[in-house]
Amino acid sequence: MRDTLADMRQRIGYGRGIAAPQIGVLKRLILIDTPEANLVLVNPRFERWSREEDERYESCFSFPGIWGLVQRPLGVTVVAYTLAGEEQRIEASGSLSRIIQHEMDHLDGFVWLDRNPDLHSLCTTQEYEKRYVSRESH
Ligand SMILES: CSCC[C@H](NC=O)C(=O)O
Repeated sequence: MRDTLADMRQRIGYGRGIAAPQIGVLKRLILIDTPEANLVLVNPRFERWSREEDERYESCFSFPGIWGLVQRPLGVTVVAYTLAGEEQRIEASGSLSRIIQHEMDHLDGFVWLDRNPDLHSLCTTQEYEKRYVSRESH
């Protein structure tokens, strides 16, 4: 998963999280690697979703090149195990929360397109960069 994330960064320029099913491993395992967080989540489950939601652009390197606005809870609390088998509780908001939710979807066979994105917002990477380069997105 680390290798694939690193490869994606080289090939498409981003990659902050990956779920095991994305590389054909059917385990409930997530790796998140951002400047703010470096997490391995084993058997994660949601403990809380905030009522407040926001809408942000997402894409996925399982089918790169498409972007769209997806509405999700702003904050989540997740309980998971570390690789060493210790329980960890992560309270996340903002972009970390969104990455966690995006990756948790992969564990259940969902991708962001299943989350009812705003159809008018769907665009290619080129269009996205042209239109929204100034917006914080990923
Ligand atoms: C908004 S979450 C985006 C997650 C994506 N990872 C997998 O496809 C990535 O950009 O790393």
